Amino acid sequence: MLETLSAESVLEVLKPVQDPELQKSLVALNMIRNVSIDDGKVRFTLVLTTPACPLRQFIVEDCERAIKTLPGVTSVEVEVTAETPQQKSLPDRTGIEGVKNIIAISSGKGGVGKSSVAVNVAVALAQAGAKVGLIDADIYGPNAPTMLGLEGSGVAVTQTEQGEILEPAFNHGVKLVSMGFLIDKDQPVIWRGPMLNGVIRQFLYQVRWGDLDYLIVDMPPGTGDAQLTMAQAVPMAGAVIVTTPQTVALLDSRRGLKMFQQLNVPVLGIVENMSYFIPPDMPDRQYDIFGSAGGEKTAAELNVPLLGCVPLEIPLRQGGDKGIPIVVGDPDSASAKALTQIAQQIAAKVSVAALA
Ligand SMILES: Nc1ncnc2c1ncn2[C@@H]1O[C@H](COP(=O)(O)OP(=O)(O)OP(=O)(O)O)[C@@H](O)[C@H]1O
Repeated sequence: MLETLSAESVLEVLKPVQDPELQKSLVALNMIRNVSIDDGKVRFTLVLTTPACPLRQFIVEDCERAIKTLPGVTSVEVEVTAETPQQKSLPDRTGIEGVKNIIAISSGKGGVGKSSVAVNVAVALAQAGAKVGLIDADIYGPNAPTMLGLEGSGVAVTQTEQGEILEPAFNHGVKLVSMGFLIDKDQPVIWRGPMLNGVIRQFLYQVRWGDLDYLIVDMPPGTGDAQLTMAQAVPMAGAVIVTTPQTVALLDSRRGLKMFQQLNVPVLGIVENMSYFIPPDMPDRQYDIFGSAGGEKTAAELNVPLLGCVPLEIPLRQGGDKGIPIVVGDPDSASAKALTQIAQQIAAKVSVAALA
């Protein structure tokens, strides 16, 4: 059967093309829009479910291949945009107006690189074109301001009819509020439940976030009261657990996973940080300082995906200290590439969960 070239025949031929993550037809998902034909030139808009879609190129190529089977097609032009879906609402937790998905980055213990992952994932999502905010809720070591180059800045406070509204700081495409803006670095702070709860609620509901595709929350490490308070206050689309390959870190991640499961927060997966060391003078070499494949084993045991492995690289630490995240400062490095892929995985999983 020889079909004629029309917007209808283009949509018809695209019907079997699926979104690989959602495993549903792009046409049925309303991801194909504005089909137009000009002579043999076919133009359309592909509306992805996240600007950070890891499979963007595959989907475009699948569409092009299908359309080229129609007679008379001389070229295919695809404009790619994205509309991030809104997370499913949780019955006992109030969402934030304009904020589509809240994602917690957590770790069973301190020092595993949770903040480095949170900051770089946030910046990588912004680089992909998403609107991104970051809450640094790490009461023990709020270092996101330093890592984002915002040390010394603060949050402006505006008095409104609704009370105090905080203006987030902004750099590298990410809006930030941090415990570090509120507490004196040299003063020990003892956080009691109600106090922590108050600050967390302020960070969620009394910040001029505007429209956000993703609000990343850098959680305090561990699974004590502070974490529970945080996890209960936040209506989360999902949580990511950062670990290192050592056994103790993995044991702690198990606790983290259980905590989120008990709170009905879907665990999107595990990130293994400091997976191996790449010496700067021998970039082809890898040293498994903390053992190998720990993250993979834990992910399999806990039945959650391994979102990626980030190597130990000196420029990542230096970038953090300088306020230039590695995904900005050295995007071609192995750690930056891993972090960008992790951000894409997180975004894809969040969209799948929202549309399931
Ligand atoms: N993959 C990596 N390569 C090199 N340095 C890293 C890597 N990951 C983290 N670091 C460095 O390790 C230190 C601790 O990292 P980070 O602050 O991100 O950890 P954390 O888990 O958030 O710690 P805490 O919550 O206890 O403050 C930082 O100096 C950071 O730059």
